[in-house]
Amino acid sequence: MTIEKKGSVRVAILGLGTVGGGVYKTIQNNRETIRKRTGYEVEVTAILVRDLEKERLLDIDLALLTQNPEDVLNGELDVLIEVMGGLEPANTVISQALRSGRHVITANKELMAKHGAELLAIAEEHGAHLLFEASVAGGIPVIRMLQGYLTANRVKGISGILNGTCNYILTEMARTGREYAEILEDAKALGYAEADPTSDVEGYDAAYKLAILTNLAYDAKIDLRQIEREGITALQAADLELADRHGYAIKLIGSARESQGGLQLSVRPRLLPKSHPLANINDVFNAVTIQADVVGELTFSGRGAGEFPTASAVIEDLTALLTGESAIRRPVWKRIVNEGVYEPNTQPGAWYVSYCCRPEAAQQIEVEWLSAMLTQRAFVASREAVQLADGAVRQSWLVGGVGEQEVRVSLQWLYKTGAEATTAVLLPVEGEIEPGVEWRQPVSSLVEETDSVRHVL
Ligand SMILES: NC(=O)C1=CN([C@@H]2O[C@H](COP(=O)(O)OP(=O)(O)OC[C@H]3O[C@@H](n4cnc5c(N)ncnc54)[C@H](OP(=O)(O)O)[C@@H]3O)[C@@H](O)[C@H]2O)C=CC1
Ligand SMILES: N[C@@H](CC=O)C(=O)O
Repeated sequence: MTIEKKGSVRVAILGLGTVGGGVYKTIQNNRETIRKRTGYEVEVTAILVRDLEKERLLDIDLALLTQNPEDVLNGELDVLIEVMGGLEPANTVISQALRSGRHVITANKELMAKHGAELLAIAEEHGAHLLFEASVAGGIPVIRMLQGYLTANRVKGISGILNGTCNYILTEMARTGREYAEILEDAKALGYAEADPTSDVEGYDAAYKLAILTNLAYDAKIDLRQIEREGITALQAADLELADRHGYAIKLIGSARESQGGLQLSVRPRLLPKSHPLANINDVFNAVTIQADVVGELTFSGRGAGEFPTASAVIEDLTALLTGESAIRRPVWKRIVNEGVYEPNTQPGAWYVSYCCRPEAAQQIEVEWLSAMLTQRAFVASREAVQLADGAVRQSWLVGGVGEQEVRVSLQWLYKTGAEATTAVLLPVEGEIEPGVEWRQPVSSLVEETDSVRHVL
């Protein structure tokens, strides 16, 4: 369906929170620019909210607000903007709007990752468009790039920092030494985190975004269970400091790599050499690198969360509909690329391992654990340790030459020796590492003091 009345587009918004507020304000503030560039006056006809009594910190005609989705669907409507989140009622209302031929714009990554294939099929069947630029990487136009530009290229891989909340938290942990739970409160106040921030810090949000990018790039229908997923909650500020001393930054990386006829999909914290382009993407910024067969490597970066970066993506979807509806390629999400679920990687690689123990046990545990690793052909590239404010020692190693499974087995052994099992961390390290530490050398008792953290080794 095309927009009915030339020169005016009637828009309803589901949700008036961080993103909805940004969308409403942008429509008001940039009304003239949008009109000049598209030829359309944008008219907001209804806004769905959960709580009519809530104080709204924006200048708005309260008569537009409703709690009833039927008021929205049965009212004057050309384009529905869904920025309320969650699976229901979003899924039902969007399906109904598409079935009535209305175009829909959504920022809802969970919905797109779980039901995007069905919703896109409904849109196609009813001649409507479903656009979702804001669902991945906030203001970065990466969906447009995959959907509208890279049509002749074959994508070989995608990797990136896809969650603004986690990147903000990791950046602040490294910068200030504060722990993640405290910084998460700041991320919530800044409007970066999801309504349930577990989705951010446990890596679900990044996994939804990775699934959306992968589906677009490969015309695929990824089962979210195929994505190996690990969040940032096991990391301590000491890990960020230790990684820095090894010469690395820790980033939550979403990655889709072609492997053995399928795709290796993962979201997990990784150590990136400081020279790596993604190692220097900080704060709420996201970055996405796409490897394609003709163009090579493309990297995009920008603010990945927050009111206006996300509103920008939503409004750019709206203006795309107003200026070039017929030029928008309809994505097909059908191809099954992997059978079964993720298989753990057994290839030799490079790993960061850290755990906490009491200082008196540190040396013995290190020698015994390294002996166990070395019987499995591992080598040690570097080791660092810090003493924490409570007196415990966090020891860390970069080891190579073994697969992840072997390191995990050695960690099981380690737990039995008295290290605090809940504090062990095992992360992949990007790039090549080489033996650099003579493991038989005893742990030095040298202690450097800096502020509340004392450095051992
Ligand atoms: N925040 C960000 O930086 C980004 C968010 N997104 C996505 O955008 C969407 C919205 O996020 P955000 O703005 O942060 O969320 P908020 O929690 O700030 O806002 C949600 C809004 O939706 C309304 N709402 C929620 N559930 C219902 C319901 N069942 N019925 C009616 N109204 C409802 C709420 O109403 P009320 O005000 O009455 O409570 C509120 O206005 C989510 O899908 C999120 O994943 C995408 C990219 C970035
Ligand atoms: N909670 C998300 C918001 C944007 O998608 C994030 O932090 O990236």
